[in-house]
Amino acid sequence: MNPIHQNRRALSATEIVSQLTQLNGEAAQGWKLIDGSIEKTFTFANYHETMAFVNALAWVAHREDHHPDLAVSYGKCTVRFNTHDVDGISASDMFCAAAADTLLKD
Ligand SMILES: C[C@H](O)[C@H](O)[C@H]1CNC2=NC(N)=NC(=O)C2=N1
Repeated sequence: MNPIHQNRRALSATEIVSQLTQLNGEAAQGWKLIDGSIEKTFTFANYHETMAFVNALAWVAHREDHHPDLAVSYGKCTVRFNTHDVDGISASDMFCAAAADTLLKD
């Protein structure tokens, strides 16, 4: 497991805002803090591509022992991360959000 997932602590609101800004970079539709989770909606051309992403993300989640909530439809997947132990957002959520983005890099 990635060492970032040990000794987790809740990030402050300021830390969350600055880390999301860093994570999103130039992306128009990036990760947002919504109802205590960080969330991003990924869109795809069809069901096959959506499910390929879902399965790749599930693989990463298993490897990292950090699992997103997923809302899946034909061409869309909304991904939400939070950290149960700290009832908030931790570095683990930011790490896995970045890993989700990386799956879609050329
Ligand atoms: C025991 C196990 O490591 C924990 O319950 C993990 C599993 N996956 C998890 N996934 C997410 N998203 N948040 C957690 O706090 C979390 N905790």
